[in-house]
Amino acid sequence: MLFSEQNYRRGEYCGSIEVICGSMFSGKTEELLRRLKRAQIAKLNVEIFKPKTDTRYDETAVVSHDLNSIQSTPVESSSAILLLGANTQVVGIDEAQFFDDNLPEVCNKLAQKGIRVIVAGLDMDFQGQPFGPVPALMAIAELVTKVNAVCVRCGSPAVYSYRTAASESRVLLGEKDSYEPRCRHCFHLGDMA
Ligand SMILES: Nc1ncnc2c1ncn2[C@@H]1O[C@H](COP(=O)(O)OP(=O)(O)O)[C@@H](O)[C@H]1O
Ligand SMILES: Cc1cn([C@H]2C[C@H](O)[C@@H](COP(=O)(O)O)O2)c(=O)[nH]c1=O
Ligand SMILES: [Zn+2]
Repeated sequence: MLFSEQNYRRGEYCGSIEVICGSMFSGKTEELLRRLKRAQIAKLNVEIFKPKTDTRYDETAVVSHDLNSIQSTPVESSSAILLLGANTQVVGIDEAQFFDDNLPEVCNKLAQKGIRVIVAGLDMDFQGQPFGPVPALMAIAELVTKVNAVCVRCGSPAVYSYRTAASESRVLLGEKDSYEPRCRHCFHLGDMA
């Protein structure tokens, strides 16, 4: 997709925000890695961030469910992303749903400086509610890509992350042990699916 490559205008890099959203297992991290690795092949200066709390597969690397990975810097808050190197041209951010509400403003500042910002995150939590700063990021992005998983109950496209674990707290790290990607129908059937 041409638009998702670095944006040129009158010979200069133009900043932009791209959001990759969807349910768990929908391929958000794979798509983020694909775009970031293409930028690295193009010899652009790329920096990648994730929330410090996301220790699911690795303390520092961004890792997909298929175990593809890329090194990243874990940060405690979105403002730390602004402390990046002066020559950075592309910024990748994974697990955006776990960041604070200032993340959209941070991404706007980076894009205004000419940086291509690519953000991946869950658009909905396990209750089907908008999750953290992701909906606000979708509103200000140049490009939003919503990817679907496959519903584990019926094979339809899945947009929900159904929680099978007993916890009611919004944040619960996990994978197939605690969540199933489900379509609208199977999500609302709950335990009856
Ligand atoms: N039910 C499913 N639907 C789609 N992909 C699945 C499913 N279960 C496992 N996968 C695997 O998960 C991969 C996507 O992983 P990843 O990019 O880490 O997703 P996300 O970041 O959206 O959670 C797929 O390429 C596929 O191999
Ligand atoms: C739906 C939902 C998910 N989480 C957690 C579970 C995982 O650790 C991440 C999502 O990872 P992925 O790369 O999208 O597979 O988020 C959560 O804490 N709360 C939720 O409601
Ligand atoms: Zn289904």
